[in-house]
Amino acid sequence: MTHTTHTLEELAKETRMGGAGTETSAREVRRIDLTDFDRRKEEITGELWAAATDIGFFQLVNHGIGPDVVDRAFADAEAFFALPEHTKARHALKKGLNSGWESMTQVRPSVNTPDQKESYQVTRPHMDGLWPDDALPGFRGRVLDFEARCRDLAMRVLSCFADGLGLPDGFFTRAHDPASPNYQSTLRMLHYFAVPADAVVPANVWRAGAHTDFDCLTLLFQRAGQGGLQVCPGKEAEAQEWTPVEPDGSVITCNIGDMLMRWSDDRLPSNFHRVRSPGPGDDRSARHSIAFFAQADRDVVIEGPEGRYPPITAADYIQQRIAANFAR
Ligand SMILES: O=C(O)CCC(=O)C(=O)O
Ligand SMILES: [Fe+2]
Repeated sequence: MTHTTHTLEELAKETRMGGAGTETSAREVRRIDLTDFDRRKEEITGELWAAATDIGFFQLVNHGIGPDVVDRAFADAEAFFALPEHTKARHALKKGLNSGWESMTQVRPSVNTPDQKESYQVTRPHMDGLWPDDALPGFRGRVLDFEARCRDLAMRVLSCFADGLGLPDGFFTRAHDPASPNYQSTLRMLHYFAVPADAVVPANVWRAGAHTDFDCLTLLFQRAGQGGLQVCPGKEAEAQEWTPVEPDGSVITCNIGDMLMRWSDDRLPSNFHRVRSPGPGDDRSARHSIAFFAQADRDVVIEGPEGRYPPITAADYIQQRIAANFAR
């Protein structure tokens, strides 16, 4: 068996995921309580592993990032997006580096239309010229602090997966080193545009088209009442049955990305998800979310314990996916 075309296979699969499909709430998105993490790590690892391999998406509760900190991060994100277009344009996306602001440029291979959103990416080593220091004093420091908290939490969760995979202590923490110039984990603030009351949204226009994430692990913060996220576990991919993830400001929704799927020799599956546009009876106001993507440092070689796929650097891996996902 050869897997040299792995990434291309993923893309081919993605192009088949653009249809409306059907909706089911038969599946639960499990909640994992991180209280007393160090003492309960083995038990938590069992729960995380079961949720990750069963449904793929899971939610963290009592995760240690307080509501005031999360509210502050959303307030900062909203303040950034409220800046005039020409100010945001001064901090435009450095595409290959996943840093800076973009609007309507992400085109998922599943749907071929731009996501109806703007986003601001923070990837530590590449932020020169991208901070709105004049317009938003204090923004830089708070956002970097939030990024660090997200990373610490992601490393805790990944350390459980390392245990499950039989990898050494600290394995993923060493692979995501914020002091390294090769660091490429990203904090992403998202603003999905309000939809005018009289607008009819075409079926192929999504807030975020169906996709899997490129990374190892995603932490997603949502706001209560701002729904639309739907997931489709691998098992249902052919049937295209989508389950809504109800937003709850106190939990962090997590999913495995393609990088960890490959790194685990497919034992930990990534999952398709999407954000649908508001339908006729839905709230049409703007939607905000914040995602942290744990992506191994550029120079780290992704190679599973069983060697199922050829080794590839994390830089090459992410590059292939960015190239397929952005219009310009
Ligand atoms: O905004 C959301 O709820 C999901 C965002 C997402 O899936 C992504 O940016 O990869
Ligand atoms: Fe995603």
